Amino acid sequence: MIYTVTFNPSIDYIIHVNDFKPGYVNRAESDNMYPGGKGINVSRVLNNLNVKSKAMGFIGGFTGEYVKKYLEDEGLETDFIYVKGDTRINVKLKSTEETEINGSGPDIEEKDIEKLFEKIEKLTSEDFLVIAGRAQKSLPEDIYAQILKKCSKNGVNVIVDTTGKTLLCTLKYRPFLIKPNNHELGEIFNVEMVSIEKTIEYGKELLKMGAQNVIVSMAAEGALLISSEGVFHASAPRGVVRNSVGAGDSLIGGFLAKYSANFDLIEAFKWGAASGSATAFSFDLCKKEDVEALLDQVKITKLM
Ligand SMILES: Nc1ncnc2c1ncn2[C@@H]1O[C@H](COP(=O)(O)OP(=O)(O)O)[C@@H](O)[C@H]1O
Ligand SMILES: O=P(O)(O)OC[C@H]1O[C@](O)(COP(=O)(O)O)[C@@H](O)[C@@H]1O
Repeated sequence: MIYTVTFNPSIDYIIHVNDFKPGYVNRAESDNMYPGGKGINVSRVLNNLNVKSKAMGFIGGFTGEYVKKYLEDEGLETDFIYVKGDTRINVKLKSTEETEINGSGPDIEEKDIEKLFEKIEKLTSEDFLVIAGRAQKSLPEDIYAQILKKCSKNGVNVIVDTTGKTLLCTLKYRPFLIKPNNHELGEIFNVEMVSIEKTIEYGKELLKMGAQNVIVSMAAEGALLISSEGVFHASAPRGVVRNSVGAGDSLIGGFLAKYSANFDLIEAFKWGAASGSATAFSFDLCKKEDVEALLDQVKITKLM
């Protein structure tokens, strides 16, 4: 079974404004609300690809109820822990540029963390666990590492998608997959990812530090898979970008949908890349037919 954990879910409020002017009253051309948060997006993409998962994490208030109901109406299984305070609203402003303002989200108390740990301790080596997104500021930096430590005892395959020290702390527990984007990779090592060569060099560092597989996503430049099987590039199809929020989560969802079925790393990578692009070209997250339509346009090249 695949489980996703989102510490800080959201309602993603996506507003399209023609020619946005800061400091003025602007009128939206259109606006939409979707449940958000990285683990939740992974679960929604898996569901769109007809793969079951259970969405876990912390929700609160009327916004939390909205998220839960939306997911359940789509047919997803959820197992959230209720916390005090309201689930955050993240604003995604689409104009000539894409601007995002993500809320801070409710605090998580020690007793709530314990509830999550109890659930995670039941997982086994047959399970995949995706921990994705930024945990609330009040939580310790090693919060994901604490989960990885528990999972490593039971051989759970863990996918971590977060940034900075929170990510680095997990590496010694050998996560199955991590997926920084190229900017996040640069921030980790305090360097600019100016070329594919540099990206590979630093991606390989993360492998040395313990990750079993590293995917570095690079938006319209596609993605790199760095693993013990070699280094591979997935090209990105060209298309009209409608909303790239969740493209990275879709890459993970598409990857896991395939990998959990046949354990073929390269085919999974191809599905992941196609899913990322399919989401970038959609208003909401990708649907199965969108992904299938792009698959032939994703070329996988072995670089090393
Ligand atoms: N503009 C785009 N054109 C084509 N494919 C894209 C585009 N943006 C994202 N993708 C696809 O989605 C994947 C993840 O996107 P990316 O923006 O790198 O992730 P994140 O959302 O984590 O920053 C990319 O590796 C690529 O395959
Ligand atoms: O947990 P964070 O880092 O604040 O990010 C949350 C946001 O990331 C998203 O999951 C999108 O992530 P990506 O665009 O990186 O795939 C949104 O749905 C959500 O608003």
